[in-house]
Amino acid sequence: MKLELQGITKRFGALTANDHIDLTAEPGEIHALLGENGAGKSTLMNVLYGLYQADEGRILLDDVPQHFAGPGDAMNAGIGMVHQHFMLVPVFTVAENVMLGHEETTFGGRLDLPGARAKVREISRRFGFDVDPDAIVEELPVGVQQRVEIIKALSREAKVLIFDEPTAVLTPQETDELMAIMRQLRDAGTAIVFITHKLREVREVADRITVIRLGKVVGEAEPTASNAELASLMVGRSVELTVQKEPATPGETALVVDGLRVIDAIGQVVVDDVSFELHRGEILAIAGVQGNGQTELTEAILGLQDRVEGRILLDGREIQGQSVRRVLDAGVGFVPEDRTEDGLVGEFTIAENLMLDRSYRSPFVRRGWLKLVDLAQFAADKVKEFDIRSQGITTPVGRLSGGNQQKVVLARELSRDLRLFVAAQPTRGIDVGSIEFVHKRIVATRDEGVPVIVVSTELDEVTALADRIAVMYRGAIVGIVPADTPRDVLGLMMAGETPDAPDSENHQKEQLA
Ligand SMILES: Nc1ncnc2c1ncn2[C@@H]1O[C@H](COP(=O)(O)OP(=O)(O)OP(=O)(O)O)[C@@H](O)[C@H]1O
Repeated sequence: MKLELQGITKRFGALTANDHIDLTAEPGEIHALLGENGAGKSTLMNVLYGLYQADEGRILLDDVPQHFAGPGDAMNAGIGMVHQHFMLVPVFTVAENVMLGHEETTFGGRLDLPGARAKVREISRRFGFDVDPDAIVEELPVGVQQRVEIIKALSREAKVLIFDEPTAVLTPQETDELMAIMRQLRDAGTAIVFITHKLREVREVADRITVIRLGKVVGEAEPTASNAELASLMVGRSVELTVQKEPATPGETALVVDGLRVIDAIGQVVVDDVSFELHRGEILAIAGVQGNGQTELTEAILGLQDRVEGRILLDGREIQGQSVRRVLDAGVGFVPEDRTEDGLVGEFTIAENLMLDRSYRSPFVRRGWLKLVDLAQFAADKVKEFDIRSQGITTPVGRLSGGNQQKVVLARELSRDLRLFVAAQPTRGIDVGSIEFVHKRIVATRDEGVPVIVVSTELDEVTALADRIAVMYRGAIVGIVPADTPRDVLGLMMAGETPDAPDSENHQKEQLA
């Protein structure tokens, strides 16, 4: 089915998020939509999916104008959306999730679960998905959960599929698998609109590329375009895609993590005997496939984990067992992996979010009164410095685009007196221009003598920023290696192999397990 958007305009108050946008996706085509943070990509897709009503313009499917009052209409017309945050019910099985909202009953009036199961199996077989209809969704890896979303869309005969930043939460291997799935869907005649910030992915699968900026289409590009060309078309200037940094000059030891173990709510050891030292003026990047204990490690440092054994010393003082408040007051800056859950309060304004971690020590509070003028000035400065696109500092953060929300977290955490900076997936969801800026800021923070831990599932980011790389696998550190370690070695380590001796203790432990 051919999709055509004609002159779509969507305004939020004084802001025109989409300004007469034209876009088509033919059957059997992957059309990539690129644009900087806040360019209007998600808004356009939400219009297409019936979540927002356009102020002007038309949506046509096979040349027939459509009107979608809600996602139900869009789905019935053959449009499917694969979200970044999955819309599945975690405790339901795959088949139950697939039938949810589209329940069919058998002749006797019962829910047709066998029918849903058969459908999952059939679609799974057709596309080689390998998804068990009876698996509980929350027990599946993220990449497989995403396939369930795709199956759900396909089970409703979707002919147009929208993928909105689908790889943001995937491992590199899951990303490769998704790319293969997208190609298969295309070859089967689906029209695909693909939104991503990762230029490599665009060049790998896109048949056509459209770039939008400030709500308007600014150009088309060929998939053969270089990363540099695509980047400059997106942000309107040339972008340094590699991080320029001098070799580190590490100072004294700042952080000591010694025999750290973290035990989760169901008694599993999720961080297993982790020890390392971090010096001032040094970036330790922690690489690993998502879910190998990195999140819990950073949370343990922050005081966000309850069952922690071992020791964590910052500048010689024990910080484990301390409250988060105390750890923050000790000068720890923290960028959490999940900005909406742990980094921001959506209903609060940009300015309020920028002072969230400052509480009673806040420079914006005097004798219990908030110094609004000072806060407003601070917020205005940060919005400018970090290029946070919004309608003003009193905009609720929940109304910002994903990338701009991430910049609010970064602006807040990088604007304090830091003795340690811990950043988990610092550039998730942000555009190439902003990645350049954030990477520079992280290196500058290091150069001021602050010890930095960066957790990233993106190997490009790890190798770009790291002075040393620690690789985590199943809760343990497999090895700490120099920054110039080849990617294939890092890849093996991420699968649990120790760098020099594959037959090491770790490997044997894994085999015994
Ligand atoms: N519900 C809303 N109310 C007010 N403004 C909104 C709303 N949703 C989006 N906006 C604004 O519209 C603009 C476009 O946002 P959109 O989310 O479409 O950007 P995007 O291109 O998807 O960005 P990103 O790459 O950061 O996800 C932004 O300035 C955003 O703040």
